[in-house]
Amino acid sequence: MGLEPFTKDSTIFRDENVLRDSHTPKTLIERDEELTAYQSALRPVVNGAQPKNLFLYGQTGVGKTLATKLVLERLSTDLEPMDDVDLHTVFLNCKSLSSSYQVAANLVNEFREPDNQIKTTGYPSGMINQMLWDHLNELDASHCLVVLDEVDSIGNDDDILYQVPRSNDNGLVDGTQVGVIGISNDFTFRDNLSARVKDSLCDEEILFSPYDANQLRRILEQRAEQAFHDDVLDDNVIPLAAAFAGQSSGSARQALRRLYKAGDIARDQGATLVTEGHIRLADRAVERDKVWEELLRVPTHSKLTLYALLMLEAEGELPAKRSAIYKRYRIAANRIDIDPRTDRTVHDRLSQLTLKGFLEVEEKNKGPKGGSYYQYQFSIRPELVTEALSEDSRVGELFD
Ligand SMILES: Nc1ncnc2c1ncn2[C@@H]1O[C@H](COP(=O)(O)OP(=O)(O)OP(=O)(O)O)[C@@H](O)[C@H]1O
Repeated sequence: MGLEPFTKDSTIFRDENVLRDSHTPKTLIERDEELTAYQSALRPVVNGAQPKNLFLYGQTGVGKTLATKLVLERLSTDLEPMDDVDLHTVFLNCKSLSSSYQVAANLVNEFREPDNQIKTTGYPSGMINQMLWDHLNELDASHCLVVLDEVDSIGNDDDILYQVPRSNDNGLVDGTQVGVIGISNDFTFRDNLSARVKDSLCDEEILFSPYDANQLRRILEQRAEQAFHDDVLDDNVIPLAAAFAGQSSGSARQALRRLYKAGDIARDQGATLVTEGHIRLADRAVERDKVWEELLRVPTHSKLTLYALLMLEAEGELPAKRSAIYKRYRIAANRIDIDPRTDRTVHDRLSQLTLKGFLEVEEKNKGPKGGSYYQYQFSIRPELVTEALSEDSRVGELFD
């Protein structure tokens, strides 16, 4: 079959870019309470006082990053005419950073010019921390807000989440008032924060709950107005996209993806209208992609836990108890020189993986003597897990 010519499409999309992840809308709708709490935690900055440290949590795609962008932009704008307060913001995504050391080293680089970056391994950790305090002390700003997105990646090694929020109180930074905004979509991480971290990082906690179908509908309607030409969406398209996304995740990102994909499919078919059929097809495609993407994104120790289940699967031993999983997990971790964490960590990883829908858990009774235990197995295709783990630079070595 020959290639079709690329012709300009003008019948479906007015501006498809507004449906992309990279687009930042000017307003966050359906989140008034969260925005009020957010602004209130940062209000002290305007009065020259120390901001509260904030911890934002909630599942993926529920507006945490967007809220942060909009609130910080607004704060910067409102501070512009004020001579006595200058704000410096640092935004670090911690996705691939698995220790306090790595977070500190990457923060140091955020303060340095691109041609003056330090190596992020090899220094004594006290030295890295000192570099960070030096940069904060030398900063020509009265306030510094440090945003740590996807902060759960650092796992139990969370000392930095105590150090930075307390850097003023502990006399490490003087002159610049420091506030930390931690963002996470891992609920077990929040529950397991050490008491002193909880105490210092979480002056205020803001929960972003999943959107329901009605909220998603309003978010989609607002975006569709800019994205699509008038009258190209069948009446039930947005309600259906919102309902599907509401049922599966409550994520605005997933809802927007369904709408975009449906428009895409309609365009590929040369249709002039986006219909219910297109949304149904889009729903299936987006759901498949979502599982894949989330698998790629789980932290290293979750990947090792999944690998342990793959080992058990190969041995014909699934479903399996936690003790059997933990044993394989240790073998896998040691094989690629990663320090195994405790049984407790693997327990948390199993809960998180179950929550995300990768595993299913069944409670078993021990018999007449009572007590019960849990057995785990995959609820997605193991081949998909193998494929995703193979993509990981470290865990992938296990397949060599
Ligand atoms: N209330 C909202 N109004 C408009 N758009 C929204 C809203 N909430 C989320 N979005 C959009 O949904 C997408 C995901 O939002 P965002 O990145 O803020 O989520 P998140 O909670 O930070 O998720 P993650 O933890 O995955 O980073 C973005 O494209 C954002 O523009």
